[in-house]
Amino acid sequence: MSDQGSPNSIKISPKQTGECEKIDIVFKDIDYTVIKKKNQQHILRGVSGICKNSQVNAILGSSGAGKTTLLNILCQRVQNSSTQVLKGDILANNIAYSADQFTQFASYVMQDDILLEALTVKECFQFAANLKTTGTAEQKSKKVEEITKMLKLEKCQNTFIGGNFVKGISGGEKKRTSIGYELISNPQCIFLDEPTSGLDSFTAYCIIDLLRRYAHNQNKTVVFTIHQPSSDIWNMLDHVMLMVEGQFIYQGPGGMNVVNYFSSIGFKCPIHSNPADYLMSIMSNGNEINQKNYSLYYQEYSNNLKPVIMREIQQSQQGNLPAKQLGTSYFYQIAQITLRQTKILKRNPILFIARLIQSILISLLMGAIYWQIPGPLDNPTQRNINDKNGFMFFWVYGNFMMALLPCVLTFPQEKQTYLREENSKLYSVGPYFIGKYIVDILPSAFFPALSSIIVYWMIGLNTDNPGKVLFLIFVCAIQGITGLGLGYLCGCIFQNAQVSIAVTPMLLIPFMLFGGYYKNQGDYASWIGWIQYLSPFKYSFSAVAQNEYSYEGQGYPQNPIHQLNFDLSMWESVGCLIVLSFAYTIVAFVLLSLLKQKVQ
Ligand SMILES: Nc1ncnc2c1ncn2[C@@H]1O[C@H](COP(=O)(O)OP(=O)(O)OP(=O)(O)O)[C@@H](O)[C@H]1O
Repeated sequence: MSDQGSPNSIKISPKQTGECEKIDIVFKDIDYTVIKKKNQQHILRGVSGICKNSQVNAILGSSGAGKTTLLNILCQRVQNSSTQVLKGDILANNIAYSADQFTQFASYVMQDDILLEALTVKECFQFAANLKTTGTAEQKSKKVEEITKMLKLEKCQNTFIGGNFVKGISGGEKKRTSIGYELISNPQCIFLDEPTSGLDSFTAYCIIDLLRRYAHNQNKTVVFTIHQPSSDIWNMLDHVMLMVEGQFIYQGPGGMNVVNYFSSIGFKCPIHSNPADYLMSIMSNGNEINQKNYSLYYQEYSNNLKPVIMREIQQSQQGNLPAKQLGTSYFYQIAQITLRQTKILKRNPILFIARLIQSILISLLMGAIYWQIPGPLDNPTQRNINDKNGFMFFWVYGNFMMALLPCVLTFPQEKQTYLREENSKLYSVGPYFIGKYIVDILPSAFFPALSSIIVYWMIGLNTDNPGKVLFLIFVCAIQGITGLGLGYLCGCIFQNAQVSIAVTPMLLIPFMLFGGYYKNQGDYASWIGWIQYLSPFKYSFSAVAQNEYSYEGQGYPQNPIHQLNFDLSMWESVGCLIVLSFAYTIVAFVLLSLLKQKVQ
């Protein structure tokens, strides 16, 4: 396979500060154990090594050897806790670094491509450039152009990323976009977890070639895990670390050096074999003979290679680390996120139209079922009052669910993008949450308001004065926003949309039962009655019912307000609903802040 262009054909603008530090990553005696209920799993067993600047450093090994774990540790994504014990030193230019410091000189590309499907490749890069680089708008756009060109994504730069709902770019283009997203800030080190997995051999080759040129031309440190490299890729690896069951069996220069080393200890690679395939075959733990040889591999490594590596560690690069701080203000971050969320909302007209049709159809259905319920001047019976109560309760419940369900469905997925971007220090949790809330609040309030207008006259609700109509619309809009808040909360609690969508409606059952319709508010047992104060339906039903049943002139002879036994006035109920809405949202915000533990 031929080289893809000359090594000098790619160049990213130098950093504005003019700095061009070389960074060596060194790790010493890394020992990692996971503590399970009954036993412990020793995953990394005192490994030491070096990832050199201006080189492609590859960690290879059989499945379960501990490659990803080591990479995560180097990226400061693994911390000591009650379930895991991590020992050893991780240094960059001989300086210990924290997770926050890591983001100032390095980037991490996860195995899964977590990108927003409704954006184009160019928009993804522009977003990252706006938040992760300094300079004028023109300079940022130039960076986007450079990275697009460097990754050979010009042809698809205006194509959507795509995913479940939208057809988009190919897997290889997605992977290159994920890499570009991190490369745009021109980090000194880049760590990638299996950047070639799931790609055809040519695309995999192009990606490694690109990383190699990034390392060689700009003195960057490139580190990645890789499963089964083709022979072309194998020849591009400058520094190779081979891992078996949490220990190194080889570490040193790549290519023929590895083959020669294994020949010297009795494992000769057949002439026409891909060395990587051969090495994988002698490392695999599915083979009993291999397992018997493990002690020999470890022994030879300790005797022959480890001393060399320890010397290299001692001679590794020294010097200050770049201290690149996130330069954008909170307001700028909010504006960027709001713009992006608006774009995503606009790009999804099907969802908008579906919600519009749903609102209209449900309103018409409700209007038809509860058509012109007799009011106080039409000699209403108790049955009419029961019908109206049924309608009002269902209405506040329906408006709540219409705002909650789309959020519960989409937020767990979106949360992954947030966690990745927050981890890369593109923005912080506050601006993200505010930007998202500003955009999501509009449909959550609009659809309940629209359907309330439709249904109002069909049912013949209170038209004593225009304020009555406006009040119902207002309460239903607030109810929608409250549903959004609880949707965020459930989206934060549950890992994925399936669990979230299955469990959330069940969690709402107590709230419904304590809403004041199924059982009179005055009749709850005191030991359990407190639950009603957490229920949004209690407040919205109370507000809507009191609005409906209070007349300036002659009211209902049966006095439904008295029957329903509300303990708060209509405005007090609205006030409590607003407070509850804020409470759900704030708890969701706190949970999201806590969730920003390192993404593994
Ligand atoms: N937090 C954890 N809890 C329990 N087991 C873990 C944890 N992290 C890693 N392991 C286990 O440690 C071993 C190494 O995992 P790791 O993901 O590092 O392997 P790998 O070499 O990257 O494998 P693959 O190539 O299949 O991804 C596996 O057996 C895995 O199940």
